[in-house]
Amino acid sequence: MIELDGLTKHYGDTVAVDDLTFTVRPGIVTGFLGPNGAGKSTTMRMMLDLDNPTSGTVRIDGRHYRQLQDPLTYIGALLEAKAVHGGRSAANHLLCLAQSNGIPRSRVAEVLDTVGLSSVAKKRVKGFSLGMNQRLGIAAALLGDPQVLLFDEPVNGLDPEGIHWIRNLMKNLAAQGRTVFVSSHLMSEMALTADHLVVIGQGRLMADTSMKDFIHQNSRSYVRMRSPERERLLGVLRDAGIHAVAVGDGSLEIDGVPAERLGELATAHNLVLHELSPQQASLEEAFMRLTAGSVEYHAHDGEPHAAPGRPPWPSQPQQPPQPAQSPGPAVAGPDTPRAAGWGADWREKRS
Ligand SMILES: Nc1ncnc2c1ncn2[C@@H]1O[C@H](COP(=O)(O)OP(=O)(O)OP(=O)(O)O)[C@@H](O)[C@H]1O
Repeated sequence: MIELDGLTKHYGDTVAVDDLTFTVRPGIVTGFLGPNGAGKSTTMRMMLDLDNPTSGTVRIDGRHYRQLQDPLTYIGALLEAKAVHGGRSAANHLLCLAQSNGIPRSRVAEVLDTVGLSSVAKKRVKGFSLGMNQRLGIAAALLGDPQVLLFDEPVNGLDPEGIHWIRNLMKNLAAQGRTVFVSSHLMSEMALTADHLVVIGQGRLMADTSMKDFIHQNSRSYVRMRSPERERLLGVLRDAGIHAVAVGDGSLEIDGVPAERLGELATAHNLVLHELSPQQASLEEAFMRLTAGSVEYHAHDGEPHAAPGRPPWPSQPQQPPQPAQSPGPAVAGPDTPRAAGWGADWREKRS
């Protein structure tokens, strides 16, 4: 796992990361969200010892990055896909990394195959598209078969097939019991991939919670009802002490009452329903609502801000759920056997 304790980074007067304390757990995909300039990349760089914290610590499986022998075999990362020597071939780039980390050269062909770059293994990287560079960066992250993986905007530049592939890859890595920490601005993608979310704004922790709880706590959920007998339905609801709001398209919106109860009530009064549907806001809406007060860079058009009448974002970070509440089928318990992932053979031989 990755443990941050009071992690802080100042660049002159700028507080990029402000006293972050959270733990990224194995067995689930943890999404890392925040508006532009919130401090996500700085946090990830400090996890990899590429930047020194002003104060606080980061530990990978209990140790500081610089205490790890052959660090690529403990933690793999994709931070900046273009940070590759353009004159090298894809295979040579990976070979250099492998040789400096005690990883056998046979892994190079394996990870190139995993990311779908075998056919261009000998091509110079400077001719690669952004999507190919992303895949190469992911290959480098997987090279040492690490238990901890960091991905900063991994779907950047990938086509729909590539996005689908990386989503499944991350879920599979987590299902094998690995720790997967991923940042992305693509909310729809994050909603499909992450089980747990860490949200920061202006360097500070704003939420550390399951995806389900995050959406639930930061958005409105209600039930939509439509009936050809709308006035009678309104009367039945009123008599039951239920407040319904009639909206323009002829439907009713009801907060705080389960759909089951509303359906039973309608049946008891022989009311025909054309719709009875629980509505849940998207991750994007919940994210915009939570971070509205911490967006650093506002565009003139479509400026994100809290909708009128909505509560301001909380000043206290939401509490992480207890481990038992961790979502998703991919949660690995302490006794979960290490899955035979890529490179399992050589790792076994090595140990
Ligand atoms: N090397 C640096 N020198 C000075 N300021 C920096 C440096 N790196 C980051 N910052 C500042 O720290 C803050 C956090 O930046 P960071 O890149 O970590 O945010 P981010 O959440 O990754 O943003 P984005 O989503 O736009 O990538 C910003 O105000 C940024 O300008």
